[in-house]
Amino acid sequence: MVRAAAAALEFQQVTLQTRPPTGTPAGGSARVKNLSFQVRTGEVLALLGRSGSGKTTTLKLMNGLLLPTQGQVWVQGQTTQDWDLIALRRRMGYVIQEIGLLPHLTVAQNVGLVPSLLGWTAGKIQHRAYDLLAQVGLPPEEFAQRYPVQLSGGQRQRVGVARALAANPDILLLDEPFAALDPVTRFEVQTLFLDLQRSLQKTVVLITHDIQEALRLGDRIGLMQQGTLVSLTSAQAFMQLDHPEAQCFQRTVMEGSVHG
Ligand SMILES: Nc1ncnc2c1ncn2[C@@H]1O[C@H](COP(=O)(O)OP(=O)(O)OP(=O)(O)O)[C@@H](O)[C@H]1O
Repeated sequence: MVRAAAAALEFQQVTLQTRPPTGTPAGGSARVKNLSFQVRTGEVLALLGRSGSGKTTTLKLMNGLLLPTQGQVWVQGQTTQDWDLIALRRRMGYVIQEIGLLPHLTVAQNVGLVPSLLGWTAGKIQHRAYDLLAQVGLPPEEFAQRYPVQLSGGQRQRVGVARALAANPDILLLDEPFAALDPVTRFEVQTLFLDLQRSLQKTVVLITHDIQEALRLGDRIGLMQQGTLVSLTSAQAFMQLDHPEAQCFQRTVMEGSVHG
């Protein structure tokens, strides 16, 4: 079924139950439970939560790497069960912490990966790759022909962002993309992301366990705990929440500013 999309993404009572190991009684536990929320077109939604709270599972439900055992995930008016999953993933840029650049391809070839899968001409791919490298602050004449091993971690993340943007997807999924960077480089790459987002206006879902990052980059913050979404508020309102889990994150900001 296809319907007019009011939101870029919508979860309707989504649960993902893990299968119990074979040979054990039926049961299993839920990796995420009863998630219902929307991601608005053009917003940055930061999903914040402790390790194991279900953030990555939620992201993988968005691009069909996982399918719900109950409920539906709607992407641009169609459920992930109905989407052709390859077509769906090509319409979404995906950036992960361990960026997964292909080591035997040059930087330009890595950036041009999805366009080449989509059958763009060589000239158009090169033009797009060079343009994006310039946009993410990597002058193509210096970086295009390097291999990933010849880059620093921060440069690799920039290539990852360029690669995710290459086929001009409407939606970007970012799974702790900046977590492995030193604090100064992380701040710089976050600034680059904010600058790009101001002009590109993508729909972005960003996973982080860092409240500072969620406050800086998110228009709204969704807080996850044990597979559930316990709050979804504007970034400003998050600091006023009295939910105990939200208060744990708020304290890290307040104590950080006292001591650091
Ligand atoms: N392949 C899997 N099979 C079964 N359970 C899994 C699998 N992957 C993750 N889980 C479980 O699902 C829950 C949610 O994991 P998830 O990776 O979504 O959390 P997360 O919030 O992204 O954590 P982190 O910040 O550490 O990456 C955890 O309890 C985890 O142990």
